[in-house]
Amino acid sequence: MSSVENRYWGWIRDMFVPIPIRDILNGSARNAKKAESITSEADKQALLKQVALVDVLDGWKDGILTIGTLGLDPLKPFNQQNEYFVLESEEVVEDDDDEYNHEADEQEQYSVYSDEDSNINEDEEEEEENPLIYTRFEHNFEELASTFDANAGKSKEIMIIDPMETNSNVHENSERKRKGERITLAELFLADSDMKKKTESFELKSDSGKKQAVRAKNGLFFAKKLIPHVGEDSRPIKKFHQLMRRMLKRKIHPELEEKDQKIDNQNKTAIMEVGISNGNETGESISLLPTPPRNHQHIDFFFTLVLQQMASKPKIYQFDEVVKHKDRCDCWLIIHGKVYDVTHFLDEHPGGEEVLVAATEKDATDDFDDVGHSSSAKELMNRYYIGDIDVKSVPPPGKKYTPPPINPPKAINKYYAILAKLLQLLLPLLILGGAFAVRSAIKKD
Ligand code: HEM
Repeated sequence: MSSVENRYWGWIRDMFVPIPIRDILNGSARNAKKAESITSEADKQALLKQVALVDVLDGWKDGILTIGTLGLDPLKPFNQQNEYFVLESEEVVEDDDDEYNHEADEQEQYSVYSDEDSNINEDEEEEEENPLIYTRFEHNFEELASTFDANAGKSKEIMIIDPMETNSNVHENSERKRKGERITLAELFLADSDMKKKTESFELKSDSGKKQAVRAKNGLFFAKKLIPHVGEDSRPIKKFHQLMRRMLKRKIHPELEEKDQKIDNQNKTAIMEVGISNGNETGESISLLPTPPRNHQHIDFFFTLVLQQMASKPKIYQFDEVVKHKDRCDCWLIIHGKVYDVTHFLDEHPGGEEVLVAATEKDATDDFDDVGHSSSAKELMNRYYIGDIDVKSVPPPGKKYTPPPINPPKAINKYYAILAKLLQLLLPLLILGGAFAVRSAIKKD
């Protein structure tokens, strides 16, 4: 046993074994070293009797001490402790939990990855290799790979998961593990979430020709370990795991939502996808604001066309309306059948504002042409164009336009007439009453 294994074995023993038993175990561990060379059961019993630990070490079988939760065999070489690595083949693992399978089927429509996830037995997931194992034992990638090769021929369901060493950082990580450094929680989450992408490039083929992918199961793996399992009934935890997985998929892989939308005949929320082609095969997409369904898009397109038509059609003004804008604060001109609002151009007009105000209340075409405006002046006119004039409403040239008289409405006329008659009747009475009031006041004095 190497010095590192010795150190961790001592650590485990100190944590889980009471002091009196620990003292005994110290002796047993020393004897266990000797037991490496003892192969027969009789020799082992003799050894136990020698240290009087037959009853105490009832769980000690074949060198495996099952005290505590780790069940670690300190006497086995590390590369034979395959129990701590779990093979996840691509075979479908049937779950006896029908409800869970049903929900797993639901997930298939969301994700191409869900094919993998939905086929994973939850119980298997709970047996996933704990990344912290790497911090307890020194090893490197080559050792693990050789272990796999040795096991492949035996078609054992044991394989190596080492997601953090499937990229270019393999040497760096191996160095750290060899030194027994701690791996931070952030690194574990990072490696775990990035597992899918990295492990795609790391696939091993067994001797039987069956392709087996070396990968972790999903990005929730380490987070799940943080949730305490309550006895055997882990159903709520399974639900929570499923919920988390779906949330992550929808957040991280919005294109899966788009796939779902196609399945539902484009009735669900559309995903506006901005493809980011980074040169890799694994293209990413970013979900922006949800766009309305396709049928709504047709309606939007229709309204856009209507608005364009409206925008291209100029407003037609009547002459009566245009002539109302005739002063410096509100100045409209009629030139060549078009209406211009030059209110904000008055100060800039090279010919002065007076000539423009004087050109209101009529067709100013002749006045404009008489000056001989340049082409740049005519281009400038487009800034102030607001619509066309109804030529029929324009009085013929030579005939001065006279605005219609401003008469009050008939209803108001009637009201004024009645009020005037009342005043005519009441006024003498009011004067008379006032005179009597003054007279009585004088008498009192
Ligand atoms: C939207 C309408 C108008 C615009 C954009 C406009 C623009 C201009 C511009 C840019 C000039 C500088 C010379 C040139 O480039 O031709 C100018 C000069 C002048 N404009 Fe107008 N103008 C307008 C309407 C009128 C009207 C209705 C009259 C009416 C009599 C008028 C009278 C003059 C005069 C007298 C000059 C000075 C010409 C000179 O000094 O050589 N303009 N105008």
